[in-house]
Amino acid sequence: MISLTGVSKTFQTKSGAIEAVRNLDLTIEEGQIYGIIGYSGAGKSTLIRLLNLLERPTAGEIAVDGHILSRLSAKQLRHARQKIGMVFQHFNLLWSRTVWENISLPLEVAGVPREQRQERVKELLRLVGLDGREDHYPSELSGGQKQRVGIARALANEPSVLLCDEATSALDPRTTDAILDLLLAINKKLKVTIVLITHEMHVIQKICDHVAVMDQGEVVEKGPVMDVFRRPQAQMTKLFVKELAKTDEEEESLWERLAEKGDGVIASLTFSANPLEETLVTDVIRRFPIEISILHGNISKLQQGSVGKLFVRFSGEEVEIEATLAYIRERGVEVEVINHA
Ligand SMILES: Nc1ncnc2c1ncn2[C@@H]1O[C@H](COP(=O)(O)OP(=O)(O)OP(=O)(O)O)[C@@H](O)[C@H]1O
Repeated sequence: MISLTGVSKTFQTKSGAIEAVRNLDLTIEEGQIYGIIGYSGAGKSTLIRLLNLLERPTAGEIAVDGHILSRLSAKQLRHARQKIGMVFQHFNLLWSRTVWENISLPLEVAGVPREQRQERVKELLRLVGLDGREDHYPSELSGGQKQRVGIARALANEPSVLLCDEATSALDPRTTDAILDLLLAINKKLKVTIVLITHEMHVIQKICDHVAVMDQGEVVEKGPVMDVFRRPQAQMTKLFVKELAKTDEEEESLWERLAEKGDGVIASLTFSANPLEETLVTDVIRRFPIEISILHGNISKLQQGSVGKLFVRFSGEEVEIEATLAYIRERGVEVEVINHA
């Protein structure tokens, strides 16, 4: 649905050139919910603006739904953009127009006849859960409702791609979850491909099936969310994963104190919640003459399953511990030795 090949974007400023996006290759398949995560300044906004050519790439090619955007004429580009909806962090609604008028606007621009417009707006209001609010002005709506209007407007022309630019960053956690659920439902129902940018791992965890991690204009890691969570490779990805699994301080200091006492090897085991891995601890105890103490554990629920993490202490002969760790790795569980006590 979307492919970027060798895409770069450099801004010329008074203080020199800024490479906001560097030599980026990315493929997003039809129907995916693809999250792009990075801290402020990583280049996410520039990337999402490149996807509808609000920014022109300095180098490389961007294809959306079979069209190489930079090769389109102005008229063709206008048409292609109607099939790429965009949702904004601060909603970008017209404050002097009602909910109905805001949603209807892109249909008017596209020249949809009045009767069809009426039908479509009604459908969209139902889809985003705003039935009965059509005559309200944006200032009379909550943040979540405003974003529902933003989403309905973005979907008006039945786009094949929906770009979400930090769509939940201005919302409280409960409203964030409601809007993420809505995006998930829209993806399932309309089969629209969703690309979202965010700085919150929670957003990736809750609805994305694929993720790309950006750092200083580059994608440092990408792939299915499950894989990236289980085996984060880049330092930046490890930071994001850690942030998500963060326990409250009291809990953390408890397991750290437990870890300080006693001997043996302390390791973290990262596994997916499947029946094969459920019996791991029992199997290990049966096979090897060692002791296992569980110091701490957490589980992250993802869109396509769950990833669990156990912090354990292995006590016993070093050679037996080595054999145990090898056995656990063979079972497909990620093992990271934290310290030899
Ligand atoms: N129009 C512009 N002119 C000059 N520099 C720009 C422009 N747009 C972005 N940049 C620079 O490009 C880099 C990447 O910015 P971008 O906004 O894409 O990052 P981001 O990851 O979206 O961060 P944020 O979440 O803070 O917006 C930054 O150093 C920024 O200052």
